[in-house]
Amino acid sequence: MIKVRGLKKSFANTAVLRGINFDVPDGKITTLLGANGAGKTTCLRILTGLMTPEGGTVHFDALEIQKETQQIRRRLGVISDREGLYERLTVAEYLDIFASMQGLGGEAKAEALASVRDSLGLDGLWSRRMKGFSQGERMKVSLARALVHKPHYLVLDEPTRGLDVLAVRLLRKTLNELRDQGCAILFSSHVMQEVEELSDQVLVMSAGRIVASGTPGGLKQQCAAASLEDAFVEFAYGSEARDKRAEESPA
Ligand SMILES: Nc1ncnc2c1ncn2[C@@H]1O[C@H](COP(=O)(O)OP(=O)(O)OP(=O)(O)O)[C@@H](O)[C@H]1O
Repeated sequence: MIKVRGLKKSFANTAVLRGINFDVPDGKITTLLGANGAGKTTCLRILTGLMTPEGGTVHFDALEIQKETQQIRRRLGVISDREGLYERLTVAEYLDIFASMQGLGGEAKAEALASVRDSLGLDGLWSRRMKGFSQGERMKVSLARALVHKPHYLVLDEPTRGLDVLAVRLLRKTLNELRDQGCAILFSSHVMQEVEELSDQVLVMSAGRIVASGTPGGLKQQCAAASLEDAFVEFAYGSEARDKRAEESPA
């Protein structure tokens, strides 16, 4: 389980995260939804130890990300908003290096590499150098890198960005399998259909806070919305408008 408590972060005196609290349970897929600029990437970067918060804590079971970063990374797969791929390497060489950095060797490494190649359909890319890769091809490699060490926790920032229909299907299948194996999975997305199909729990972020959470069906019920998109718009933008009104005319 990943536990997030009281996360705060500002940029240039503007509060982006204003006390974020949520859990990402084992064996479940949790999705973070929010408008552009709501603070999702900032939140995910703090979770994965890429950024330091001004307040709050993130625990991966008993370990805290700010204190035990390396230990946690052994069990954590990440896709961040800024992917740096080594363009001179082939996919096979690149993933081999990452697998070694995660402590894999010998048969275990060969098995792990074959497993991501097959599960993500990377055969055609395997021996190609990454220079000139399309956005979707780069995302596939990033996904393989995130999964190669069979992590228990997954934190993925918009993992379907740039992927074609087949690749999205493969990703969906992979995430469902990892959920069934007990992994704790958190991803952000703007695509309502995939959120609805994949999520056990949805968190709606607006103006630096989690303003709603629940199953996709539960969120729709909470505001009597016909679709998850309608519920999201109500929670994300409705609460922003209400906050603004309250600030302008305090009771
Ligand atoms: N390093 C930074 N310096 C200054 N401002 C930043 C920095 N990083 C993020 N911000 C600002 O913080 C806010 C939240 O950004 P963030 O990238 O977390 O949003 P997001 O919810 O991921 O958005 P999107 O859906 O567009 O990817 C934005 O207004 C952004 O401009």
